[in-house]
Amino acid sequence: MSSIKIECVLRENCHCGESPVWEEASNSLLFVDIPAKKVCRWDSLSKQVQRVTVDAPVSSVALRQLGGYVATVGTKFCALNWEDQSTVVLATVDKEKKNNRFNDGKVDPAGRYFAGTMAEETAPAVLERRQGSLYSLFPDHHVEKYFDQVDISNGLDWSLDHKIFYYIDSLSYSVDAFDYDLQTGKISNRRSVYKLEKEEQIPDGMCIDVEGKLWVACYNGGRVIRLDPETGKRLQTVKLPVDKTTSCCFGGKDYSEMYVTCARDGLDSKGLLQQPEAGGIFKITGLGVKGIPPYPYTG
Ligand SMILES: O=C(O)[C@H](O)[C@@H](O)[C@H](O)[C@H](O)CO
Ligand SMILES: [Zn+2]
Repeated sequence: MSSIKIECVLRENCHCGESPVWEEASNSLLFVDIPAKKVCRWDSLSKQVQRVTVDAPVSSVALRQLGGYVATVGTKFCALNWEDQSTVVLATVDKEKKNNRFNDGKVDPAGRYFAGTMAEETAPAVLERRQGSLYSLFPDHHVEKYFDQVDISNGLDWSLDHKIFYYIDSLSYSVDAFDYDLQTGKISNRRSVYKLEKEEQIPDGMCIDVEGKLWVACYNGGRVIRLDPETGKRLQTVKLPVDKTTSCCFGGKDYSEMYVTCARDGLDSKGLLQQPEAGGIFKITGLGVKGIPPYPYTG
């Protein structure tokens, strides 16, 4: 029997923690605090955190093969040099949509950086709808747009055989799948593989495990759920001591641990008293299944 253990490893008080990414080379977890405009790197050995502040809300971060990182900052795809804390703009999207920003992003198995946009929220999940789009930044720095009419572009990942792209538009309360062409980066044949139940609340960030099952962080649901995208069934629910769970990734030794980010914003003073670890980084061990390494951006 697995004995699941959940531990807050870092009380970071993120306004909105997001985009956890394991960096094996440094035994570290990268993540962002979107409204705080911060990219953070937590060293799991020394337990120290380094933070880089950028000039706009930063919604995702990813590894870069050349060294350093890439991040989505405002409506820009940027390269981030960790040593001198500088950013270089690689491409800009949604130029005519002044109230938009990027949200979640992740690199595909061929090294393209996928990320979608949304209108800026006036409160969590309160925003002008259908303003977002999904994009990817190719290794040569050109951008392709897949579709628009997105409410809150969120979790994304690819099947283990790279033939399916999984995607969440949060306010659809659905986890969707597309056929994926790894050669061209094209997607087609959108369908829903799971509809969230009411108590699961809002689907947010997502990652895949070595068995091809999906883990979805449920915003306001205080949990991560494990889904079988082939049967459309929920296999497992893991509850956390915070409501606003935003995203998850595997990391640690052999990717056997799960890391979960969450938000403080949107909690009232009573909620903050009841959930003092809100905005922290959680580690879940004993799940009995591993994850896969993140793909680096190859441009
Ligand atoms: O982290 C994100 O994806 C959004 O930027 C957040 O603001 C919330 O998760 C969202 O409000 C819940 O749907
Ligand atoms: Zn998210």
